[in-house]
Amino acid sequence: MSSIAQFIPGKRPTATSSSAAPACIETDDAPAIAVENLCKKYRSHWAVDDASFVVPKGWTVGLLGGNGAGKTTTISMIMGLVVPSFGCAKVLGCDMAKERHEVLSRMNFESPYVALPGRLTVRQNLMVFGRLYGVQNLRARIEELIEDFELGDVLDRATGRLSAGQKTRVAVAKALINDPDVLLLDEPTASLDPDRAEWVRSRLRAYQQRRDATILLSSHNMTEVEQLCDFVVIMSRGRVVAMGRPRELAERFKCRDLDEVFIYLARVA
Ligand SMILES: Nc1ncnc2c1ncn2[C@@H]1O[C@H](COP(=O)(O)OP(=O)(O)OP(=O)(O)O)[C@@H](O)[C@H]1O
Repeated sequence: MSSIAQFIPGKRPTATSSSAAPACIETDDAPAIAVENLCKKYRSHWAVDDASFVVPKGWTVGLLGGNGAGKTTTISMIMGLVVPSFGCAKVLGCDMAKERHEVLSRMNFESPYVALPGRLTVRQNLMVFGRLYGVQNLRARIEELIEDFELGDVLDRATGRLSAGQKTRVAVAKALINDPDVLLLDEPTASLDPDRAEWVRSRLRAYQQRRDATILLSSHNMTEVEQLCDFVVIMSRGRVVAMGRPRELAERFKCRDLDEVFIYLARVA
């Protein structure tokens, strides 16, 4: 089984946080995200069971798997919202269960399971999150996002009253408000029509290229994954069952495309 680790050169420590005993150690060539033997147990059920993978800086990696495979739980632990039972998830060298405050300003996320405050208007939400992330020139940044995501029509409406697709667009705009180095996206186009989904993908691609950002995204849309992702990690029942570049995986499992790989692994893994 190939691993993303094979694409990563040796680590060279170059920068640390300012204290004498730094909490986070970020290295030049270290991955943006490192998931190490990550486990999450809910009662007697292992939602995530010894998952390990890395996401190199500047890569877009897809986290795939059937319903209940453990993708959202994994992303939630990488965000520092869920505490692992064992193992750890590191972002830019910081253990997210213990040191997430060190790195939160450099990352952001979009998840359908974390709703924006529904009573606030779209503009108010962008202002609140922009301030939370300490964004400089916030008004100008919000204007850029309004233009990029065509939010002018919904700007002064309560976020909770928007359609699912409109909420998704606002959530993706919010996820970019602080120009994050690391972006976590949980099914970012799930509620969008095909035209809007393609449109959001083009914006994510443009953002990734402009910032050389690192993106980890979960999706059930294999065409989307093939278009956006350099590499994919496939989970089943909490475990990582395959990793590779989309084309390599198709060849390895003698499938025509990632859709077929997904279906094959869902049945045998
Ligand atoms: N808070 C929780 N309490 C108990 N069980 C949970 C909790 N969150 C998730 N689970 C269970 O953990 C497993 C993994 O769930 P998770 O949401 O991570 O899967 P997923 O891959 O994101 O699925 P989907 O594609 O359907 O969104 C599932 O069996 C789910 O029922």
